[in-house]
Amino acid sequence: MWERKYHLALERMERDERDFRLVEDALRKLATRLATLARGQGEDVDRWLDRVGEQLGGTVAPERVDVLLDQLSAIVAALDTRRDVAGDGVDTETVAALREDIARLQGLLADLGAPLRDMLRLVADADAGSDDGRVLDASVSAEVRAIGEQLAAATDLAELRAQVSERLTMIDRHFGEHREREEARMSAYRDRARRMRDRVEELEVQATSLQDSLRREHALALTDPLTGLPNRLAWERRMADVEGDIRAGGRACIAAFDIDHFKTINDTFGHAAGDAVLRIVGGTLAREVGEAAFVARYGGEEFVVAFPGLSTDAALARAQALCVIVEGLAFHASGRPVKVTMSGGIACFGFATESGGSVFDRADRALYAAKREGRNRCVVL
Ligand SMILES: Nc1nc2c(ncn2[C@@H]2O[C@H](COP(=O)(O)OP(=O)(O)OP(=O)(O)O)[C@@H](O)[C@H]2O)c(=O)[nH]1
Repeated sequence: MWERKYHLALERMERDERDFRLVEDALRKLATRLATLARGQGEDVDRWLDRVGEQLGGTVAPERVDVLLDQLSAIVAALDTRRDVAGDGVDTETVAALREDIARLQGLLADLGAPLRDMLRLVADADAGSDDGRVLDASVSAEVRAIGEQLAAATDLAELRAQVSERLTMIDRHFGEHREREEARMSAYRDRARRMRDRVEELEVQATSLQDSLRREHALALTDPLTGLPNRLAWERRMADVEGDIRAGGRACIAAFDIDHFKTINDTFGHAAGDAVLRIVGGTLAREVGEAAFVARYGGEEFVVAFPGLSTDAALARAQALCVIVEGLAFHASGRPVKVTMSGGIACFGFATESGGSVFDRADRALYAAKREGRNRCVVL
């Protein structure tokens, strides 16, 4: 919308410039003055005056203004000659004054040309979208109008030239001020863009740190703080994956381990010693099964291991080996050796749609069977 509006203003100003109606008026005044003085000074002069008169009778095309001024100069030159020959022509002073007026008018045309062109270029470059553009438009239009009025009313070309030059200086100042305001506006825009960019960067940093802390929170929510092993929630999530593998035709077994007589350890050596036992047993299980299986602290002194891809026999063998390793760990508390063993219950997925919970229940029952059977052993169900 602004562009269209500015385009219209530009077209209007171009029309103003092209018309040169005001220059045309000055030209007419000069021609009338010349006709008054020169008519009757010879047929050729009268013919030229008629021709100039005809051209000035209607609207004068801008490109004709120079030609007309040349014609007027030619008439003046002819009058001068006539005076020399006949001695009764127009007097020397009048001819000189006419010559001077023509020269001034030509000078005025030249003066007007360059600033008006510059003005139009600046108008085209000015920001059509701003209110400031509208203010500039109004100021320049007012100055151009004032030039017109002064040209129309002028009788003395020297004074007219001074006034036009003053107006052009005003127009130049309007553009200068407009340019300064535009620069200030652009600098304000740049500042704002920079502030926004800084803010976006700040938000990105905040978002990243928020993501990091969420990731940390998430990891914490799935980790047992005492042993650093995955907790029961993590186990249940892993079970969902294992169930998927089973439905896809895979196989897997679960082993549930429970430290034997753990209450006695706590009661005899203290809770801190019990914690140390939990940490060491948990770490040992994780290290021994490595990447091939998944270990979690299910709760209390109970650990669970998922053995993906193992047959029941292989899982039982792995579970028994783990019990032997734990039994072999050398624990000491208050300078005394502490015997630590664990029992295991093993159960394997029996069919494709069996749930992890159901297999875990069987493993748990097998664990209690192992406890009942004397502990420090593994039972399969
Ligand atoms: N130190 C410590 N003790 C815990 C923790 N969680 C549970 N316990 C203790 O573990 C003990 C478990 O005792 P019980 O369930 O009676 O089992 P147990 O003594 O291991 O006997 P069996 O399982 O039958 O061999 C309880 O005394 C709990 O207080 C823990 O995080 N740290």
